[in-house]
Amino acid sequence: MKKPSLLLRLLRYVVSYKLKLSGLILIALVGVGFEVLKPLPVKIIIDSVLSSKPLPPLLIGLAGQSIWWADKGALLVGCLAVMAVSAAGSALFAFWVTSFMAGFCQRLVTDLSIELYHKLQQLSVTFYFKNKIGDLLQRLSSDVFVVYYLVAQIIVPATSSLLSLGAMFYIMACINLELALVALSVVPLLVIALVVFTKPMETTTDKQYQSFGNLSAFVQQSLASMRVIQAFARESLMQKKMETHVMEYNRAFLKATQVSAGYNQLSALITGLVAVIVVGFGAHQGMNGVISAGDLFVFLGYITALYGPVNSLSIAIGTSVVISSRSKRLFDILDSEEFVNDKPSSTAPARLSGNISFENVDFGYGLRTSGKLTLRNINLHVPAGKTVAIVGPTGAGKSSLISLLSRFYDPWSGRITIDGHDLRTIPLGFLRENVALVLQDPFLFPMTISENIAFGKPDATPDEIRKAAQAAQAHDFIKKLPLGYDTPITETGTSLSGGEKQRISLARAFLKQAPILILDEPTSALDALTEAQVFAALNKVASEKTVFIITHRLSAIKHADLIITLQDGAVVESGTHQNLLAMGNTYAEMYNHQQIA
Ligand SMILES: Nc1ncnc2c1ncn2[C@@H]1O[C@H](COP(=O)(O)OP(=O)(O)OP(=O)(O)O)[C@@H](O)[C@H]1O
Repeated sequence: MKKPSLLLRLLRYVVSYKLKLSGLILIALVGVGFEVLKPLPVKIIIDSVLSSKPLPPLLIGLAGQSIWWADKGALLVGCLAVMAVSAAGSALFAFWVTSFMAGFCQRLVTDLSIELYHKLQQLSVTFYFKNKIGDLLQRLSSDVFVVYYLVAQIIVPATSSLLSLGAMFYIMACINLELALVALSVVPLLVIALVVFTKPMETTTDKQYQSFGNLSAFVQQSLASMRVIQAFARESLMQKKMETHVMEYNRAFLKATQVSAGYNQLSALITGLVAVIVVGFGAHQGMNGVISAGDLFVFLGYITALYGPVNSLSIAIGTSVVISSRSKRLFDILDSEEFVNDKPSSTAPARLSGNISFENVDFGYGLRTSGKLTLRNINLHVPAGKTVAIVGPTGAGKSSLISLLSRFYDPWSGRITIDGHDLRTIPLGFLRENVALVLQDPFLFPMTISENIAFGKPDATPDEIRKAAQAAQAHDFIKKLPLGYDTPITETGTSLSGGEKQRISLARAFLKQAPILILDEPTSALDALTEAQVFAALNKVASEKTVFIITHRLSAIKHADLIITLQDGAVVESGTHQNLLAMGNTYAEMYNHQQIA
């Protein structure tokens, strides 16, 4: 996508807050009026109080030949009063603009963050494999401020600068058109500088934010895996990698800063040189009596004041380049289509009982065109209420198979049905409400134990939470914690052992009371006795559910209604424990091997 269209999109986003934006611009413009007014009373004092020049025709036209104007003392007081009012007005409006803008921009940032978070929640697992969490974090916490900059450094300053330049030019042109045109020559020169600098500014800013994203991702990943780093004594290796990332960012930052400072200083130089010419030319006109001392004062005042709006405009242009780069990082998220779609026609059945079929299912990660299949021609029927165990060597495709059931991915071909409904025709939210999942890595949220267990059923009563914990063999160790169920889990759950975390995530799945229960190696971190207790509890819970369980401990699934062995993505055998032992193939080999071990 091209940069200008990115900026336009961002602009459209901000402009949708019509009322607040127009209010803000209006206040800013009134403030500009007071600013432009400032040198005019001094001109009248110089020309008509200290000398005897008649009042400007515009003033006389506005208010007529009032008598008090003839009294120089009264005229002086009038001018001083206007000066005081414009000083107070400009201070008051500047304050109003700042506070109004802060509130409005904060609202924009908040709304955009919420919109991004909403979108991120919809994106599929594939998106999270492709994007680094640290980089996403940086987009969500820092890049969202582009809307703030768009309003505070572009829209408001550019509008007030244009109005202020227009008003000053008009007044200068009324005084002396030639001189006003010389002053205006600054504009084309600034445009030339901008054309020269735009491309380098875009490239260096892009690089700066890319390397900052990489740095954030590296820091996030290494902090999350600090225990592994320390266990392998690889602190110095990681330190070096960190230094490389920091150096890369520093280089990119320096380059971007140099280019942008080059542009800013060239603009300042152009403005400064034009001011010198205008002052020289104006003074010459004054010496020849073409303009009065008061007029020259207004000119000099405006020439100095001209730098402010021109500078604001050039900053606004520079900022627009930065904003384009950063907003691209946001729109990449908002435009991402890496999600498993709900069909508009999908309708929720009254209930799901959990009668599941895989029909000729082929599946692979990545693009279909790559043709690399992870699951091949899977055909499987599991009646409601039955337990199916999936076994097989590591990398065979077991986790991939169950991830299709929650629709983290869709099959490349074939279909999966529940109670005869193709998964793709069931609303995603409804489907996931009916599936309870325990993943290999038992993730806990930084909340209390009780909130973690009730994550899938936030309205659960304390009694329901306790019962689920008891079923998962978690109640006894939870009770022994100082705060029991109210114990907060630290960010990474490091205050609990692997087995304790696993039992809490089991309790979470049990409490959800979904008709389909999927367990991916749910007891891998448990000792033999606790594992046996968990499986006993599981058998009770499983009696009313369709259960898919992946485990390497074959003795634990002897009583499963169906056992399937996966190898290289294909089902190589299926049946009950006794059938498979009798067959004497892969399952029997694995089982006998475990018995000896
Ligand atoms: N997100 C992914 N993107 C690309 N390839 C993947 C992804 N997840 C898994 N794979 C690949 O798919 C294949 C099957 O992986 P899967 O995790 O399903 O196996 P598994 O039988 O569950 O293994 P394990 O017993 O070790 O958990 C592997 O070759 C793996 O590298």
